[in-house]
Parts: sequence; structure tokens; C-alpha cells
Amino acid sequence: MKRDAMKRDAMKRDAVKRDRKPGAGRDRTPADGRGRTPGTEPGRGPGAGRALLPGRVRKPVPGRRAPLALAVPAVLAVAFLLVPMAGILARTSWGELGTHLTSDGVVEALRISLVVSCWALGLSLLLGVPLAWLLARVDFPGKALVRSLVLLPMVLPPTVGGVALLLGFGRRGLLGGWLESWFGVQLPFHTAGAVVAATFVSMPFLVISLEGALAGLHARYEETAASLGAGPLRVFATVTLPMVAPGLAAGAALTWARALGEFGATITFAGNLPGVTQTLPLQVYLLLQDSPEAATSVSLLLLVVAMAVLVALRGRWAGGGGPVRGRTSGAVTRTDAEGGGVPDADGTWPDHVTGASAAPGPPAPADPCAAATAHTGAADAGPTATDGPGDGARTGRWPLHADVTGFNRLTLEAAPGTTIAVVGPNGAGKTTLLRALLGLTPRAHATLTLGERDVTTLPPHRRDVAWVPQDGALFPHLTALGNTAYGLRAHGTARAEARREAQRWLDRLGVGHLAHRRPAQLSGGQAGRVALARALAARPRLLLLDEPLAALDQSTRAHVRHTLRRHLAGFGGVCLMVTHDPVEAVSLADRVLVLEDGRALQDAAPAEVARHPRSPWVARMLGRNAWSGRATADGLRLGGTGRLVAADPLPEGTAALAIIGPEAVSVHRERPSGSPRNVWPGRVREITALGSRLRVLVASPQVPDLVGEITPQAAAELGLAEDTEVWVSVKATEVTLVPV
Ligand SMILES: Nc1ncnc2c1ncn2[C@@H]1O[C@H](COP(=O)(O)OP(=O)(O)OP(=O)(O)O)[C@@H](O)[C@H]1O
Repeated sequence: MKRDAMKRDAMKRDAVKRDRKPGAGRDRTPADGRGRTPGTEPGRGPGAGRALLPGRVRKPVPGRRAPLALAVPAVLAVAFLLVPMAGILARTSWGELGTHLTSDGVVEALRISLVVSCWALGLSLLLGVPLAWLLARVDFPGKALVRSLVLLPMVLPPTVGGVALLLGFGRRGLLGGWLESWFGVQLPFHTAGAVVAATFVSMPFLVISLEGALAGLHARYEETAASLGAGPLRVFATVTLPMVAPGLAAGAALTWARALGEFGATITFAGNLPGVTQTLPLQVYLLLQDSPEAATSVSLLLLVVAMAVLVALRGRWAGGGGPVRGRTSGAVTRTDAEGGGVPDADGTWPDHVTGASAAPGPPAPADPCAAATAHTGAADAGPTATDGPGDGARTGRWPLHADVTGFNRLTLEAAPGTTIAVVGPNGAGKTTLLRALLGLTPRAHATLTLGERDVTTLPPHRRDVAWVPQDGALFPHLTALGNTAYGLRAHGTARAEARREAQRWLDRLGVGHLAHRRPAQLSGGQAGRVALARALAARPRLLLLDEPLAALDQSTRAHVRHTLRRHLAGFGGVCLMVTHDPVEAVSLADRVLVLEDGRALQDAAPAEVARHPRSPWVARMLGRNAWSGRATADGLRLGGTGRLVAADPLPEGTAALAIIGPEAVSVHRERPSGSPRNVWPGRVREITALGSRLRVLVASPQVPDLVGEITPQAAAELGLAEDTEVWVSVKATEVTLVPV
């Protein structure tokens, strides 16, 4: 009964809260890399990387006219760039173009150029991709210096670069002699030397472009993939690379184009040997002396290639980091799955990547608990299983024990199947607690045992702890089905079976018909359900939900809450669910854990928390008035002169909270006579609708603000409006005192 009453309360409160809540994309701290527009993380990464991504520039305001003082120099700048290009076009001998471009020398130089630029691109990818990842993802001493070093060849005069290469890799260079005597490798005057020179000059384009893209890709995509069971390399291949594909493609194209046009470093380091190191730019230089028309023709060729690359890149630069919600086509270039170890859009990687057999596995159990058990069997057979005999894993039930230190300081014990709502004000440490349990933050450390298995020292992908971050973090390059199958594939389920089971999960969550849509084509609520399906399908032993229903509208919220309750009921692990929503806390949780400053202020059943909230924040979250003070013989002395009479006083001097339900507050136009012991004058500050009732906020000079709840009819009869002078009263029997 009490619980029902509390739910009703909470529902009302929920409606008010919804009005206040800005919704899914609400502001959050970027701490630990969370809570931003999906896919992007402003403020991180090198400015240089961003500078190479003109597509990120804010759209111009339509109809805005440029001030003359800016327009004139801008036009001059364009003209300055255009005139030399126009010069090439104007002076080209079009009749002889074919002859010039097919002469032996030019064809040979073109061949060398293509060989050199393709090798330079290959080398840049091989070395530059890991370097970009390191710069974007890892903090290490001297990082700024390394980044400057990477960028140096872009600003260094190429001839100086060539000299530097000579002194490093030339015959008398630091490494040159050693390279020659040990490996017989000579770089100067060899094509390999031209490749080295071109790589030296062009690799920075790849690194900064990719670093910018990686820095813009929010880490939670990779973290979520890890929580679904994917190891670091798999995460890199199946999430990171596909999501930064536009940035990588842009960087690769620029790198290739720059290598194709390389001149200064090549001639200084590798020389100008026809058929060996003489590339097209060197050929242009030579032709300029003997045959200026031919030089113009070859220049035109290089100009056209460079222009073609830039035109082809137009719009793709914008990809940079992760795709932004709502951007549909072209934002993410899917890397082909065939043989590449990259998932297809539906989700799943070729079996050779997962090591799973192509044969369909056993049919998936119909309910999640059974599914979890089935998975456990597989996991236990694997090399990571450390469960001892008699482990709950065999029965698919995993109690939780966690000792958390650092920012959070608490011990958590929970029986299998327990759902704990984690509540607390902003900054209380809710998300930090989840991240500590995942092993994702250095800010708090959790000693974690799930079943008999101590996972404390295991990396996130081997903990069997699934995480649904606040915005779901669906992988934008995969369909809903692909997202849901991700964890199954990471755990080695064969492709066909993973897809079948993923489809079943989507069906259960009511989004089966959207299986082939990508996240950008889903509404917030649909995406939330897919994120839940994905986490549940991964068959975790501990499920972490960070405000799972926050993005949903009221009716969807009710539906998904119902579905979630059903699935959580069959779940053999523990579920921790961060929420600001009292309805969620009350209707889904067996326990409510109240955090404040990283500590557990209260950990009790929802009804108990509602009856005796130990913090004003929780009381208010549950829609109740909460005043703190010190117990007196007949009630509570509030700060200042305020007094409150309670029917069940606490020992005098006890620090306590007085909890008053809004329905217990009566509002009058005249001072009431009769039984109420608590009567104060006040003024209506605000009236808000809450379902079929009104909440009236009254400010009083004698006590803290008080919220009362009345019917619209009563409000009309009292003639209430903002600023109306009123009296409020509360019976002593309606005041609950809770020691804090
Ligand atoms: N990476 C970080 N570096 C430094 N401080 C951080 C980091 N992440 C979080 N914090 C701080 O730790 C405290 C707890 O943050 P946390 O995100 O866990 O709170 P929360 O309870 O989840 O808050 P909210 O309700 O706003 O999501 C806050 O004071 C926050 O500013």
C-alpha cells in the first residue's frame, strides 16, 4: 500500500520533473568523456587537426552580406590563388598536350611518381595511424613535443628536410652507414630514398587529419564496445576505424597528393636520376629549362590531379569524428567488411575475425536469464573463466560484491537479480561509480566480484559488465541489428546465430521492425531501446544503465519501463541503474542507493527511502518537502526562528530532516483556526499543473519554501494566483522526522 502511494507520489513528481528536464541532450559535464552530442567531443584534440576539417565550420547565415572591408581582401586572396592556375591553363599548348604527356621521359617520371606516392601513402598509413591514435588517445610526457615533431615537415623548407634526411639516413648520416652495412639498404639515389623523402613530407597530413578525427570521436563508443566484450584490437577495427573513416580517407588522399607533388626533399635527399628517383615534379623542373611548353603540360597534369583530390574530398572532411545524430548518408564511410575484419552494416564481422564457426549455434534461449546462463557456459569453457566449482555462474546467478575507493567510497553487496537505483544530486559520483565498476576510470577503484569470479584485475572487455551510457552510444555505422549482435559476436557467437538472437532481442524490446535502420534513422526512444537490447544481448553478469529512459517521451517511457522490468526480472545478475527519475527508481529498483559526495548516504528499499529519506535532495526528488533542523521536545527547530511541531519527536538535539508530503499541506486565505499546530503566513510564488492537480509553491517569512498540492477547483475557490497572500498549515501527524 505504502509503496503504491509512494509510486503515485513519484508519478506526480515525475511529471513536474519532466517539465524541467531539458531531455536527452541535456547539458552535462564532459567529465570522463561523457554526455555530449553523440560522436563528438568538442574541446579535445589539436587545433591543427580541426583546421584541416573545414566541414566542421559553422554554416553561414543565409542572406548575410559580407562587409566590404572583408570582402575586398577576400576576393583579392582568391584572385591571388587563381591567377597562377589561370596562367597554367592559358599557356598550355592544348594541341601538343597529348604529345607532351606521352613522351618517354614524362611517362617514366609518372610511373616513378605513382610508385613513390603509393609507397609513401602505405608507409604513412602503417606508421601514421598508430601515431595518430597514440596522440589522440594516450597521455604521455612530451606529447606536445611529439606533435610538434610530427608537424615539423609541414613547415620546414623541403630542401632543409632533404638535408636533414641526408644527415639521418644518408651514407654518412646517423643511421645510413648502419642501414647499408647491416641490410645493404642505400637510400640516396634510389627509389626507396624518394619514398622516404615523400613520406617524411606527407605523413603529417595523415597524422593530423586522423588525430583530429580520433579526438572528435567520443571515447564512450569504444568504451561501450569494450563493455560488450570486444578487446582493444577488435574495438579499433570495428568501431574506431569505421567511425573515423572519413577523416582517415581525407588524410590519406591529402597524403598521397602531397607525396605525388613532392620536390625539394626528394631532389636533395634522393637526387634526380631518370627512371629511379626522377618524379613528375622533378621532370617539370628540368623541362622548364629545355621545353617550357612541355613543363606547362606536366604542371597541368599535376594541377588536375591535386584539384581532383580536393574536389573528391569536398564534404568528406566533415566526417572528422563520430557522426552526429541526424546526419544520415555519407557521414560514415563504411569500410568494406570483405576480408577486412570490419563489421558489415548489419553488424557482424566475418567469422574469421571472431574465430566463430559459420555453423549456426544452438537456438538461443527464449528468456534473458536462460540466455545469460547459456552464455556463461560458453564463457566458462573459455580461457578467461576463473569460476570455481559451485559458482553461481553455472546456475546463471551472479551476486555482486564491490568495494569502491577513490572518489566513491562505499561497499556494495547485492543478491542475484537485484536492481539498484543509484540516485543523488549532480556530481554525487553516480557515473564515476559505474565507470569504476567497469574499470574505466582512474578516479575510483572497485574491487569487484561477480559470482565467485573476481574481475578486479580484468580489463573492461573481460568483466562481463555491460554498460548503457546516457545516450546509448549506438555505433552509427552499424544497423540496429548490427549493434545488437555486437556483443554476441565479440563473445564468439557465429554470425548467423548472432543475427538471429539479436533480432529476437530487438523484437522483445519492440523495435524488431527497425532492425535494418542505422542509429541516425531512429528516434531517441527507439535508439534507447536498441541500446538496451544490445546490452542485454551481451549476456552480462552486471548490467550498468546510466539514465536508460531519459531520452524517452512519457508513453514510450512507460512501455520501455514495463519491458525493462520484465527483462530485469529474469536477469540473473545485478543491475545498477543511475536515474534522476523517481518513478524509475521506485518502479524498477529493489533498492535505492543514495549517493552524496561519492559516499552512500542511504541504501534501502524504495519504500523506506520514500518514508525516511536521509537527504533533502532525495526527499525533493520524491516530490516531498524536506526541511533540515534540530529536534526539540515537540518537533524541529529550523534555521532562524522557524519551528515545526511533529507528533513523533526525536530525542532533543538530534540533527534531523522533516518530511512533509505536498498533499499534507493545506492552503487558506484566512488564518485557519482549529487543530493544525503548524500554521504560517506566506505568499504564492508559483502555481504549476501536475496531472489533474495543482502544485502551489508558497514562500513564508517564517519557514522555508513549502509546496502544497490542491485541486484546481480548490484553487479557483480560494482565488489563488501568483503573489496571493495565503496561510498554510500542516498537521503535526503529517510531519515525519528522520534523523540524519
Ligand atoms: N574525469 C574527471 N576529472 C575530474 N573530475 C571529474 C571527472 N569526472 C567526473 N569528475 C567530477 O567527479 C564528480 C562526480 O562526477 P560524476 O559524473 O560521477 O557525477 P554524477 O553523480 O554522475 O553527476 P550527474 O548527475 O551530473 O551525471 C563531479 O564533481 C565531477 O565534476
